[in-house]
Amino acid sequence: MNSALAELSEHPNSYQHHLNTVPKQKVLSVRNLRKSYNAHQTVLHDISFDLHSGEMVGVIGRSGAGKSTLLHVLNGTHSASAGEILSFSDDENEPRDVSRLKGRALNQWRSQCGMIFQDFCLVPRLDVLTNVLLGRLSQTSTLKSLFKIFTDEDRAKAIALLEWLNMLPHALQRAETLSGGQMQRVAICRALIQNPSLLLADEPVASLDPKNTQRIMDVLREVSQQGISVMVNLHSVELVKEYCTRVIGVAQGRIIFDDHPSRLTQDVLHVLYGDEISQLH
Ligand SMILES: Nc1ncnc2c1ncn2[C@@H]1O[C@H](COP(=O)(O)OP(=O)(O)OP(=O)(O)O)[C@@H](O)[C@H]1O
Repeated sequence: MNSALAELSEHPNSYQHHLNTVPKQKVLSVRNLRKSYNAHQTVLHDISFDLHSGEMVGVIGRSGAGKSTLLHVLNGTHSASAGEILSFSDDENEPRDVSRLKGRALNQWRSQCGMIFQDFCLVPRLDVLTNVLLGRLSQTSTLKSLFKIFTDEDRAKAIALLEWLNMLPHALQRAETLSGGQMQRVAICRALIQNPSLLLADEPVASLDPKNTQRIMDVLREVSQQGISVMVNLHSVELVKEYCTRVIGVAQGRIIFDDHPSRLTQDVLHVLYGDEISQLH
């Protein structure tokens, strides 16, 4: 680790000061999280931060820094090697460590933290409405989910979400016939139908044109303004500055910056991106 990176990774949390003036409900507390995929390489080192309701947190850093891994470990699609992910919920008195969950409990956690991806992950041959309803499967009994039986309440909620994102006219259209921006809006509906307290988005606009990028970012901001904590991996510092209330900078698997986007300096960006800084937009 170079000296600038070492210095920043020791004091990344000036954001805590900012939070003291804006009281918000804690949703997640990540403590000393570590992830290794194998014995030779540690991808995330000693990651610690809190997430709060209503925040829109951009995660930035160069390719291979560990951004996707972080989101996958939070969501439970990849297991943590060490550390804690404490979830705070109104239904429970004590925070719950979700980093060691398995089976049904893990599925329940995944439904509490919705996830969307760059490549949307829709079922191409199914219609839009069914794709959204698939988000309910983890909260439905095994038999019902096998036969894709959904309640009227589920359908009403799916329709309301599609309407909100201007996708209702496409409800009966196969997902494979949609544009990228439309697919991403369906993916967001599928994540939101689970009533998540946290929405994780892994490069959700990487494959979209500028107009659709703006639409999706506007939607994510609205979602956060409704009280959901949104954490989004982005390759564009411009978008982070325009949309995010907070930015976490990751370099070589360590958090080296955690603050308001307005405090991102050229020096920090240089440590984050190195030679790639000239390609930033
Ligand atoms: N399933 C895996 N098995 C082994 N190594 C992996 C796996 N997934 C990621 N890695 C490694 O972990 C490191 C971090 O990858 P990750 O995808 O988290 O980075 P990233 O910051 O999201 O990069 P990008 O911006 O290019 O998506 C890389 O060295 C990558 O090769």
